[in-house]
Amino acid sequence: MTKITATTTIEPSYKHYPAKKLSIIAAPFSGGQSKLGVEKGPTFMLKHGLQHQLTNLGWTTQVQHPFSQEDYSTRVKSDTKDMLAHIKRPQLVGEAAQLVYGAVQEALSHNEFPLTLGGDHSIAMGTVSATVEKYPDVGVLWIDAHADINTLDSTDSGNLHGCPVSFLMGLNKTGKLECPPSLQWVPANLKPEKIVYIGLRDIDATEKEILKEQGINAFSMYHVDKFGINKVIEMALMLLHPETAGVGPIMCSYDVDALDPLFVPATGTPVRGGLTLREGLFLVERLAETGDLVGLDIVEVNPDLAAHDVHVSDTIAASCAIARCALGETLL
Ligand SMILES: NC(=[NH2+])NCCC[C@H](N)C(=O)O
Ligand SMILES: [Mn+2]
Ligand SMILES: [Mn+2]
Repeated sequence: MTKITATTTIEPSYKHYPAKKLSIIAAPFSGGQSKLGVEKGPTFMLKHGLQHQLTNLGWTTQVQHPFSQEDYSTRVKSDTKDMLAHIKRPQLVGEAAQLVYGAVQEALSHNEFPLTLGGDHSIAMGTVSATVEKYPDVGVLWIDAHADINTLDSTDSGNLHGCPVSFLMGLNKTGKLECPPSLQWVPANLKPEKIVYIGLRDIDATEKEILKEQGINAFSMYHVDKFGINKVIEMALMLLHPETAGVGPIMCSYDVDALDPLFVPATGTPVRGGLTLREGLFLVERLAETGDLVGLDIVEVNPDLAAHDVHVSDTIAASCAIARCALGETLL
């Protein structure tokens, strides 16, 4: 046992990125759901000073723009024919996620840590698949109130931000609705044992079946309450890397609606009873401590859905804090 003193603190490290180069990938896309404004997430986080904050943590940073904010918001508003049965905007979602995929591949090819700022969660089809390509044994931690594993056949809403995991796992290749050409590029390289959820509390009945069928490990808010967030994260790491006692590359796809709407009110599908701000930050502090974090998404920040300015600043401050804690900020 190392002696604990009042000043004992964690030591974040990044063994896969010894040069501490960071690529901030802006993914201002809203077409995976129906509420405009989520494309403003990256701009607001950057305006809050995120790049400077991460530079202060010792990273050499650059911002990538695989597409512009206007690009897709204009097309999302005007393109009403982009439908497959009741599935909304498969063409735009496929295109945007593929551009994000390319940007993450590019960052990883230069050994830059990819930090992707959404936009809605459909862009994770690109971030996760590019990361699995580079790190085949990576474990994905999906932090979310939702499971986002609906298939084309099972989705009620037709919103593709509720479906990225099913595409990542290749579950739309055999369904009734045929996978549209725009989404056929998704490599489907994520195995069910290589994803673990934390924070779930609003899961469709169809999704529950898929989770069971696929044998996917999920920690809902019940588990967080029962075991505490520390135990939950340790169990999650063990499940993702069982052969090496929890050690191995980790990617984190962080939907800010995992946090309670008290802390993150400006998001498209808020659900009460979520993680406290400290639980949500502890999660990523712990990942920083493993030395094994290889990529991070922060998604579903929608500044337009705030009732007043304090809602906006609370949401943006929490979202930027997630990035900082994952990338080396410590309390002491
Ligand atoms: N990324 C999110 N916030 N997803 C919410 C998904 C909600 C619901 N399960 C759906 O399929 O539409
Ligand atoms: Mn969610
Ligand atoms: Mn999500």
